[in-house]
Amino acid sequence: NSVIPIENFGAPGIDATYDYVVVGGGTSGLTIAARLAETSGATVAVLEAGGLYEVEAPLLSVIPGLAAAVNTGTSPDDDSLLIDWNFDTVPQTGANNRVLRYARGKCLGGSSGRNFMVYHRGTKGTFDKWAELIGDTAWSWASVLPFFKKSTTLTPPDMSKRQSNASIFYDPVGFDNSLNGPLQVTWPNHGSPLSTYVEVGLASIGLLPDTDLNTGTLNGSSWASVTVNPKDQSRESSETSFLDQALGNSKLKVYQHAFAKQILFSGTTATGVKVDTFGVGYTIKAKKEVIVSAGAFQSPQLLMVSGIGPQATLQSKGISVLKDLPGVGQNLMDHFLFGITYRVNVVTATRLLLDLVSAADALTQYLAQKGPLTAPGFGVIGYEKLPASANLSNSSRAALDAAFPSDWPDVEYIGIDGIMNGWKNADDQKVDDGYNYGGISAALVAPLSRGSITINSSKMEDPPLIDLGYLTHPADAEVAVAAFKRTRQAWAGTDITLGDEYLPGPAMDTDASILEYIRETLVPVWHPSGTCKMGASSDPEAVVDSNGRVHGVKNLRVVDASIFPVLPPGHPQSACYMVAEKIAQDIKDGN
Ligand SMILES: Cc1cc2nc3c(=O)[nH]c(=O)nc-3n(C[C@H](O)[C@H](O)[C@H](O)COP(=O)(O)OP(=O)(O)OC[C@H]3O[C@@H](n4cnc5c(N)ncnc54)[C@H](O)[C@@H]3O)c2cc1C
Repeated sequence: NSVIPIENFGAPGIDATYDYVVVGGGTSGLTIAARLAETSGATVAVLEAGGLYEVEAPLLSVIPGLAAAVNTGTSPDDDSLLIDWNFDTVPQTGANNRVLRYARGKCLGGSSGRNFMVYHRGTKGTFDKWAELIGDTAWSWASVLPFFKKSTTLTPPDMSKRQSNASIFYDPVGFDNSLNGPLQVTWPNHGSPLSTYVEVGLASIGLLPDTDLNTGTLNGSSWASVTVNPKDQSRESSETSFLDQALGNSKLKVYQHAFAKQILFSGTTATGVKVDTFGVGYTIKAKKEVIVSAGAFQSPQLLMVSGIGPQATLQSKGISVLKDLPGVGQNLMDHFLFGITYRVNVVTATRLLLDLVSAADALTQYLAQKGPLTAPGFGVIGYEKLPASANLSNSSRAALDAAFPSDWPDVEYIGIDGIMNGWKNADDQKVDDGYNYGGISAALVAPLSRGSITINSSKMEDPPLIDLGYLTHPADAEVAVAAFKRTRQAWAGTDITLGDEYLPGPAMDTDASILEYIRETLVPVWHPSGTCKMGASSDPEAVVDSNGRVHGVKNLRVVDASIFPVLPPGHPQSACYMVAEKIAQDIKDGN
């Protein structure tokens, strides 16, 4: 896609009125907008602050193998892409007071235009817990599975193009292609050689290979399915799927570079949105509803600058309070990872960055839809609840067991074709000594720490203050150290290492030094959620009800990762699509 056709073009600078106004054309926003526009008679406007990633960052966004190459570093000066908001966190107490650069998509597709494309689902217990917490069985696994299926189409792996030792097991029952779900899910035409050995290493510590990650269990390892278009091995996003399918339907208008500044109200009823495009202000009115899908940082920010949020915070910034909702911006949940690096005797992606011949070869292969650039950095991922031998203290185990159901893993392991050293920017990977490097990383997928976002001023133009809260709960610190040791054991189960552990090195062997290393090198996995959490009105922290409607006001919903009451273990884009599918159906059903 390189242009929005005239019949779908929202004209910036001109006031207009639609039935539904969706703020944020990201993962969830384009999904719900496209589905609502299917409803006969309903007109829908999408207001997106960015443009088309295919135009503003063509190669770096579209080719899966280049997704991580630019602007995903943690260093605050790692900002070269137009399609990113380039947010920085406040100093992170759990990460040695580092300020972390935090990637977020600013384009049609939102963070689905920036992400690493892993697609899988949480466990049955995840969604049953979600339903239990909000007191509504409509969000149980059995109830949400049809919406996961409705959003996707699965294409089996092309084993004629993948290496023969990178075969894939999956259970097709997780998908229903008769529904013609817009989002393409498949596997890349390349299996990282490193990952084939990571699978063996993980098996040596008890993670069974060849498990399925889309049917409600996460226990064992698998080649991750990805949102890549099987026809040409290009990135699949909400823009190439849901928006693309809706193009031609003139009920849907897409405003690009349309920055939403404030939600407008008549009394407590949302009536529209104040917008700015390159300094020109205008108003887009909603006859039926305003739907905020600006992501886990900016959805709560937009609510706050519009008068909905913790009363004291709003008053301190001179904002008149429309509805005191203390939970806005609270309950921020996220995942982070860290890892161990070795020199290895297989070719990894670290070669591509240094060696022009390898890079040119990879590009030639990509043109034939093969080779390392078809894979978005990841190959094999695995999940486990830490075994008793990990020696978690009774208090930490009890805290985890009280918060998470029995099928919810504690840790995710990821084979990474690169060097794990705090991921400051792509230059971290350029160690020019002739060796190939590989990492096995661990991510906490049952974190008990919570962060928050708040506002710096009454203006959307001022970035929100983001506190991820990583490693502020003592159990998380213990789990992180245990996961690090399990990662060391997994490496020992492979036979591809050359020499001693490269980073952090065998000398780092006390719990205290390991924890210090983790604090110094942890990297976000970019899964922020929960900042406008779903729950009953009796829950003082709840912001939206189980249909996404904001408590205490009318004609206003939030639909994106911010409304998750739990952050599913693993990778959340599948749940963002599911949530938008489900609430679109709620709206069509009159709920
Ligand atoms: C680098 C990276 C790697 C990731 N890897 C994976 C992965 O491999 N697998 C996975 O499952 N998940 C991954 N994720 C996470 C996943 O992509 C997100 O959870 C998901 O896309 C969030 O969707 P959303 O709808 O909540 O928000 P978004 O998709 O971020 O959409 C929000 C949209 O709102 C727009 N917006 C914000 N403010 C305004 C405003 N004021 N006016 C107008 N528009 C506005 C933004 O520009 C954006 O388009 C990754 C994320 C990143 C950043």
